[in-house]
Formats: sequence, structure tokens, C-alpha cells
Amino acid sequence: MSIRCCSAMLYPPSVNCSGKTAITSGCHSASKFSYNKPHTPLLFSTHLPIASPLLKTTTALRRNTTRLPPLRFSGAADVIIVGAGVVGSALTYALAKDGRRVHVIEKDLREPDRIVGEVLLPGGYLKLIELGLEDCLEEIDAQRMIGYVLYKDEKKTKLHYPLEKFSYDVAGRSFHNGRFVQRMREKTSTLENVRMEQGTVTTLLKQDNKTVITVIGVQYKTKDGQEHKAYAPLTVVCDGCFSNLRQSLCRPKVEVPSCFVGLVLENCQLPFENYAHIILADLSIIILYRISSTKVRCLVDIPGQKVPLPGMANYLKTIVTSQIPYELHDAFISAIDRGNIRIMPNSSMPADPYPTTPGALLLGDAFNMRHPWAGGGMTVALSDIVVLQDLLKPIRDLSDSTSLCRHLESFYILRKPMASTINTLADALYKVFSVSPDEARKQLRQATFDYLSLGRFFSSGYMSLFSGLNPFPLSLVLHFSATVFYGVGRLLLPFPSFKRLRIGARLVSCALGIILPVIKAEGVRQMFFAASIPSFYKDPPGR
Ligand SMILES: Cc1cc2nc3c(=O)[nH]c(=O)nc-3n(C[C@H](O)[C@H](O)[C@H](O)COP(=O)(O)OP(=O)(O)OC[C@H]3O[C@@H](n4cnc5c(N)ncnc54)[C@H](O)[C@@H]3O)c2cc1C
Repeated sequence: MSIRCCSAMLYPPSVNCSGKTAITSGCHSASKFSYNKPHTPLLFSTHLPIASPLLKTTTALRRNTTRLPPLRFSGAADVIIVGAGVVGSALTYALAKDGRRVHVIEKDLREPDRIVGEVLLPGGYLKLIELGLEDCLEEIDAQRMIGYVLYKDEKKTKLHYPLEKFSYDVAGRSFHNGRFVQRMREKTSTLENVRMEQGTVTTLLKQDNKTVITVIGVQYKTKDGQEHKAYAPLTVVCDGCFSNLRQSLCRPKVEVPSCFVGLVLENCQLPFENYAHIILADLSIIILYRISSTKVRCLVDIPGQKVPLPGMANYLKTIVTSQIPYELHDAFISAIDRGNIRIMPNSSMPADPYPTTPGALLLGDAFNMRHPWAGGGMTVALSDIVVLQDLLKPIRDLSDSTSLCRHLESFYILRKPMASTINTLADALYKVFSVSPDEARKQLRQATFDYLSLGRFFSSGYMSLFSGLNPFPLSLVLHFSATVFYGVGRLLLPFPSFKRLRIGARLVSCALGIILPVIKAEGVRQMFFAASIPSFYKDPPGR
């Protein structure tokens, strides 16, 4: 179906709530796109000198590269993106490269300082290459990561990502999240057709034509307290895990099984450099990985929705120190004494399979979350961006929101291999690895550790799933089933007793109780029989 609406007519330029155009200064000029895109001609103002906090980021690393993000154009955008975190920035770059005029509104353009999004899996790195953003990992002192060392009791096992078939640069990376995000913002804001602005989006603007409600733009507040409205045929909400806007687009079912307590260890050596260290400790899971040449991140998983900060230093010192490798004790205690202990809730939220509000999309953590212990969030999100970019590429005009919305139904199917594999792995194995007094759960935890320690096919199968290099849900289910059989087999061999039989049966029931709800939340049909869903084959509208 061909769409011929004129987006400029439907979507007026960004205006503030008093009705004035938002851009009030600068030299407006009729701009020409350097790409071949049949847009209604709009007036563009290029290189408007607007002061931005992006410039004020002070790290020496960026002193030479940071530039003002100019408000590039004053006309209506094709796409509004809410949030310039990992996802918003990468999506902006992808769409702008394809010739869309993108208006990004970000609450805070200063370099973020968070304990999230510090490990990019090799599969995510490949997606970054597909998006042309791999250079954002340069000059930020990012560290190469080639696998995990898994610790349990006195034993440890080394697990490698299956990187043999790839060029040397393909590996995991770990880094300061803020540096990575800032590099992406900088690169994105150099594009002529990107308008990056600091402001907090407060509302999605909707048009109700009695049969269907369509999102037509956003209302946002700038730092000076002014309210503005911006309009576009498509609004993508990437406002992260604490999203305020997702409620109006889906039915979020957020679970918070635990929190991460984060510390930075300085000037110490990991027992195995280039590996993340995952310790299945007596009380919780502890993760250590390098985020720069001088700093190591330590994350301690504490079950529960809220973790009290008072008393945390004491808990870490008296209980946790003894659980981490001996050579890190001094650095760990120094980190506690420095006092910069951070806490983040670990949320999990299945994607709503068909959030169908024309004119809007959710992406990133606002749309879908999984337990972060496996470091898969950015990989899933970057993979989603590649799928979305491919779906939008052939569509010239985005202004028929209803057709576009129907076309994008296939997004929810095509994203499934990567998203379901990583989501299921993260949520199911988190439960398997978390501490429980139940004997069957203890057996399952031990069996999984031992299964991974078998090496060869057994560990490489899991590692290709963990790495995001083999996004294949069926393979995950087969490996999980094999782990359970292995666990039961060990209990029953050489001579099964009645007690062991009972534990074996409970082990199977625990494993099913863990994996089935996760698969159900992902959608059995979308996960395993995607090709049987009609929207899998949809032709784009308006070709
Ligand atoms: C403790 C923890 C550790 C994690 N570790 C990893 C890891 O190692 N590897 C990994 O891949 N994933 C990890 N994740 C998940 C990962 O952080 C997320 O998947 C990723 O950051 C999602 O990116 P995003 O852009 O959707 O959200 P964010 O990165 O949170 O970005 C959202 C952006 O939107 C802006 N914003 C919010 N509200 C508004 C508004 N109203 N108006 C305008 N702007 C707004 C925010 O300022 C922010 O810049 C971790 C998560 C947690 C909780």
C-alpha cells in the first residue's frame, strides 16, 4: 500500500507550549539532504549554536573530541527518540544514517555515571559493527573480554566465548558505561539530520480519532522550565529501566528479584585478565570484571527488591570479602573504605508481544528487561535496533501510522531469536545459580556448574548462547535439558536410593518450574515457531 500523506502537514515543527517555535536563534537556511530521500522540503537550520552540557564533560579522554550537539533542523522530524542512553543513541545513529530526520530528547546530556551496561557480549559487538558504531569503543580504555571464570566452593572452571571463526577484534568488551554512551552521543550528534536536545519528556501526545488512538509526538520540559511540544510520525521511547512513559504503551510486568551492590576496585590484578569472574558464593552471586586498565567492577547480587545501604559496608567486609579471590581482598576492602557503594535494582520484564499503539514504539529497557548478571541487555537492544532499522529502511514515508504499526508487528517476531535466547538464559540461569536451602535446587546449581566444567561441546554450547553469537532458543532448551539429565543421572548412578530418586524428581520439577514460566513469558510460538506467524512475512507498506 502506498502512503502519500505529507508529514510536514500532519506534523508541525517543534513548538513550545506558548505556541512559539522552539528554535529562536541561529541562521536558518534551506538545507539539502545529502542522501536520496523523497521528503517534503522543510526549512532546516544547521549548526545552531546552543550551549549544551555535553560540551562540559570533563574527562581528558574526550577533551579533544567533544563537540556541541547542534540543533540541526527546525522543521518536523521523521522520528522522535526519547532518551539518549545506549539504545536511544544507537537508534538515532542508525535511523539518521538512513536519511531520517531524528529529534532526540535526553533528560541529561552529561556523561552518565552508573553501574549498568558495562559488558558488551561478542554478539553485541557484531551488532555494533552492523550499525557502524564500533569505533565508539575506541579511546574509552575499553577492555577485551574472551570468556568467564566460574567459581564454586574451592573449584573454578574457565569458559571461553567461541571466537575462533571471527577476526581478532570480535570479542566481548567491558568499559565505563558513561564513556561509551557519551561517545555514541558525540558521534550521533555530528550527523546533519540529528537534532539532539536536553529535555525531559513528560507526556506522549495522542490523537484520538474515535477508532484508534495514535501517538503524534511528545511534550517535554527544558532546563529553563519551558514546556515544548514536538511532533513526528514515529516516536520511539527509549527511556530506560525506570521508564515513566511505557505505561501508556504496554502493560509492564516488572519483577525485581534482586539488587546489585556495586564497587570499583582500583589498581589490582584479576586472577585471569580478560575474563569476567563469576563467583557462585555461599550467599549470593558475585561478579568481577575489568572496566578500564586501572579499574575492576565488583557486583554483589543481593536477593530482594530493596537493599538497605546502612550496614552494607559492614556486610561486604565481614561476609563477602572471604568469598572473593584472595588476591583481591585488599583492593576490595579499600573500595569499601572509600565508601562509593552503589545499588541498582535488577529488573526483569518480558516484552509485551504486540504493543500496538500507532505512532509509537518502545525499545531498550523500557520495552524488555532480563536479569543483568549475564550482561545481555545491550546486546538484545542493539540486535533489536538492527531488526528495526531493516524493517524501516524500505519505507519512504512514516506518516501512515496505522499501516506502519501493522508492518512493525513483524519486529516482535524477528527480534525473538536473540532476545528470547538471552532473556531465557539470563532469567533461568540466574534462578539456577541463586542460593536456595532446597536440596534439589542445590543439586541443580551444582550440576550446572559441573556440566559447564565438562568443557568441549558441553561448555561451548552454553558459551555460544551466552556470547550472543548463537541466538537459537532451541539450542538453549536442549542444553538446559541436558544439564537436568546430567544432574539426575549423577544422583541415580551407580545405585539409586529412594531418597536420591525423590531428590532427582524434585530436581526435574524445579528445573521445569524455572524454565517454563520464562518460556511462557517469551511466547512459545514466537520463540520456537516464528515462521508459523503470518506477520513474519509482511511486506513493507508504501514501497
Ligand atoms: C545493575 C545492572 C547492570 C547491568 N549490566 C549490564 C551489562 O554489563 N551489559 C549489558 O549489556 N547490559 C547490562 N545491563 C542492562 C543495560 O544497562 C540496559 O539494557 C541498557 O542500559 C539499556 O539501555 P537504554 O538506552 O534502554 O536505557 P538507559 O541506558 O537507562 O538510557 C535511558 C536514557 O533515557 C533518559 N531518560 C529517561 N527518562 C527520560 C525522559 N522522560 N525524557 C528524556 N530522557 C529520558 C535517561 O537519562 C537515559 O539517558 C545492566 C543493568 C543493570 C540494572
